[in-house]
Amino acid sequence: MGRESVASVLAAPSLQLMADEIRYLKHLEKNPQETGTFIGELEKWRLAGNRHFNKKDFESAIHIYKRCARLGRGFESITTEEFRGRATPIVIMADSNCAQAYLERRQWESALQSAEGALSLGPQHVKSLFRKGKALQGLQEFKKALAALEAALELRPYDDSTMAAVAEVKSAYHQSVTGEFDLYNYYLENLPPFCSDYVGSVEIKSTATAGRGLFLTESMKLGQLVIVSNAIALGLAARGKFNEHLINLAFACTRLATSSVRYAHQFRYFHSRLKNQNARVPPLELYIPGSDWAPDPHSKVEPPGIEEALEIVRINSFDSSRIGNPEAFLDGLKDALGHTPPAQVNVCALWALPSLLNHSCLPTCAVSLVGKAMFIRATRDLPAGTELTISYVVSDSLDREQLTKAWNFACRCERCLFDEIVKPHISDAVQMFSDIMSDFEARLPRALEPDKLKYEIFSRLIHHVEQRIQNLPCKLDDRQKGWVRFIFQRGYMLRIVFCPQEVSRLEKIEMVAQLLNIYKAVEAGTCGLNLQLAACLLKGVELEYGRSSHEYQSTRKVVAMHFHVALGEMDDDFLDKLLKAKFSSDSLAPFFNEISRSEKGYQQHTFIWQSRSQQSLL
Ligand SMILES: C[S@@+](CC[C@H](N)C(=O)[O-])C[C@H]1O[C@@H](n2cnc3c(N)ncnc32)[C@H](O)[C@@H]1O
Repeated sequence: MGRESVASVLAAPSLQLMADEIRYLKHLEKNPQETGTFIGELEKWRLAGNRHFNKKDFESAIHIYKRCARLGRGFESITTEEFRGRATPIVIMADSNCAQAYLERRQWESALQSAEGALSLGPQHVKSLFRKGKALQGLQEFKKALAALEAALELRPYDDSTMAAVAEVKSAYHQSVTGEFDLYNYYLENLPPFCSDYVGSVEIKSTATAGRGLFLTESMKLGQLVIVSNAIALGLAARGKFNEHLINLAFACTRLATSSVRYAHQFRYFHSRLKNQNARVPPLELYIPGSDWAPDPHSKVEPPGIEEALEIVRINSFDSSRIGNPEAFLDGLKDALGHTPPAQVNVCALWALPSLLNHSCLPTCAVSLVGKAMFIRATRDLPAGTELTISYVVSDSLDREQLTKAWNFACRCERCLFDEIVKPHISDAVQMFSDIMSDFEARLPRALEPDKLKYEIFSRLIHHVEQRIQNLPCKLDDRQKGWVRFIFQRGYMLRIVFCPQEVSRLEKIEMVAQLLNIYKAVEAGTCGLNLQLAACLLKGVELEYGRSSHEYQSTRKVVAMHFHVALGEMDDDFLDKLLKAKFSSDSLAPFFNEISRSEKGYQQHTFIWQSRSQQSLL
């Protein structure tokens, strides 16, 4: 029988797949006596899929299940009622297991298709109903997910995993409509929880000079949550492979855009230089999973080619330098990949709705990550109508114009206009700073520990900067003074890093408070460093003045503000727990407490500059 045996057809290389299958089915139609063998082989093939599945080789399992289901379906169209009854359960299980393999790989659209394939033959197949529910949960179609899971529960009441899934979906749905996320456990220690997408009171509008942008339709309080958005695609590559993570992300995007109509439409609206710059304003519902957005049946949307996907990724993706918190990025990877990623990876990701946020050097929003969910909060009280902005660049540079060239625009925000006025008056301080830093980079050892000489160098620089600020021809308010100081922020930071033992606690408190104020003037809450400094300051003030003092109470307000912007509203009790768990007094006290510091030595003295986000600043 040569090529016409079912085993050889199932095992044939993919390219010949369809042709072989059709030829075989024709053969079987003419030779119905072989039907028994065929069904036996089909079942064996399904079990082979299970073996791959159990070894967690999901790709091979999917490949085998799919062929098994396709051949079984083809067979159903040519056979008798009796044999159909024997093949159908195999096809249902192949489809259903295929859905599970896709679920393991977090390919929700494909999982949904396979589960629906199984249900088209067996509408009461409980496992397929459950898997359909999980796939819809992954797609954040919570109402539909609940319907599928409740149907499964009706057929198999009190099933533990179905009941758990129903509870999960209900809580995810609650998050998506209310914006209430219970992150307390996560902040204290756990792995990131699942966070639904949430879209607060915003609208998408055209701006005068920056294309489309996101705007508030209601006023917001400092720290209030505006948007939560999950990454839609990730790009990974080994470190040292220049830009390979961006290329991988672009390929992931092209796959994504072919996998679902919603994503295909989102890609059509991404900013890319290859497209018309006056891009149309997308409907907000497009970015709200489960909303009643529907594609226009008359317009066909082509997925982006690789060249355009690369452009989209280059302009719209975020990497850890833009999030300012590499740890959170890695947590997000664990969450998205379902396993711990290799340590040495470059990673970038794409978020759909946040890609409509324009840049400002005085951003109205702070970004933080919980797993792969991006949380966007107001950095200050904002009236309705305010444009939501984030900072695309590390904004202590006076050459921000150079940096934003990568995005093809020059920022004209209040701070950039102000910079132009003060630049000529601080040029000598900038030169002094740049000389010290190149000397520091080239010659001074990079050890970040107390050092009297280096402390004096940075103290002199800061003295010089403060004099320049005093002598400027125009009168500056406190915020503007903060902007000037921010240009030299690494100097202010290094002065703290090198601060020797004999400096008094009060002077140290002063230095940390000043740096925190600088961050507040520019971009409160946008990096973990603010929180480290804030916690450190509070500990110092507590040691110096005691918890019931006026000084402690007013410092606590400032510190709470930084935590609110970065992590959301929290009550006093939770702030205390967080400070204790994550910013423990053991590691913070030595900087301010001379006695314990001299006992413990300098090692611990360097606590605030050991975080990775800090190192990227130095
Ligand atoms: C990530 S997109 C932001 C959304 C974009 N405005 C849109 O219509 O899709 C980045 C692009 O927005 C524009 N853009 C962002 N911030 C801007 C600003 N402050 N001034 C001018 N253009 C800006 C630039 O064209 C930039 O390449």
